[in-house]
Amino acid sequence: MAAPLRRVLMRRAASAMRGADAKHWHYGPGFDAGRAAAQHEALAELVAASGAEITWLDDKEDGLADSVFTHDPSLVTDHGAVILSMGKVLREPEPALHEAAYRRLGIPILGRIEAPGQVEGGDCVWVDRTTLAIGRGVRSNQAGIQQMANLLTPHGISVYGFDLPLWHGEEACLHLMSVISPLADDLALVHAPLLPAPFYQMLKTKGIRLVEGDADEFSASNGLSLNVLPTAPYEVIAVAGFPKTAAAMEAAGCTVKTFAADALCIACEGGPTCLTRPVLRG
Ligand SMILES: NC(=O)NCCC[C@H](N)C(=O)O
Repeated sequence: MAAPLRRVLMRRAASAMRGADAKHWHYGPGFDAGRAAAQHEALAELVAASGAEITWLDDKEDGLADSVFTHDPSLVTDHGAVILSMGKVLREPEPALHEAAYRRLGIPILGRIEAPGQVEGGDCVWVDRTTLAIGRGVRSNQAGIQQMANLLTPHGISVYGFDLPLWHGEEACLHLMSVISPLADDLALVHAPLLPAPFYQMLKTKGIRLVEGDADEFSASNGLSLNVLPTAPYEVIAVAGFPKTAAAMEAAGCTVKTFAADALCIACEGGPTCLTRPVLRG
């Protein structure tokens, strides 16, 4: 998940979030569509500067504000894309946008998660090339995890489900990727108190070194201090304003680039990882 980022799907906040009602989407009081759009542009510039090619999803004012969080409606494997099934009802139309993009790009579709199964991309963590961890919580359920295992096991990939806590409740967004961000093949930024214990043990067994994000910054940011996007091993994009977490990553050898994201990420519960769907790394 940290190999050099070559191609990524994004969707413009300027159109998708225009006129969004914060209450309806469970966004915080800091949400401001105009500022969110500008902050999203700044993220896109950092992503492009890293050398990754951005493929923009079909850009319409369709009122799907959360569709900017392109990490969640699909997952890309070495064997094709998996079209996912959303746990948040308001996001149900989004996987179709991703499917259309994959068809346009000529990327094969390996399969899909079907209701009542649910899996969101933010719950999926590649621990290594043949091990996929999925957080079982309010966004991804056992039926979805089983469907994912049925799709991937024939390709030699083991799929493991790990229980997540309820934390801030079922309306809020807590994904497995809310408590871990890979930084390199053998290095990850974590908020250990919310990591499923068996997942923590798996990471240790696999020899993955863990960098602890600052706990106060995690609480103050609603978890967004931890949501960092690796554009290459040891090179990450993070939300500005969390110097202790940035220093912990730098002490582990990382270069950290930041962008202001109060109106986009802190308010809307999704960081730079959530705003990008990697299609090609390596
Ligand atoms: N992968 C992620 O953590 N995505 C964040 C999604 C935020 C969005 N407002 C949601 O509730 O689904």
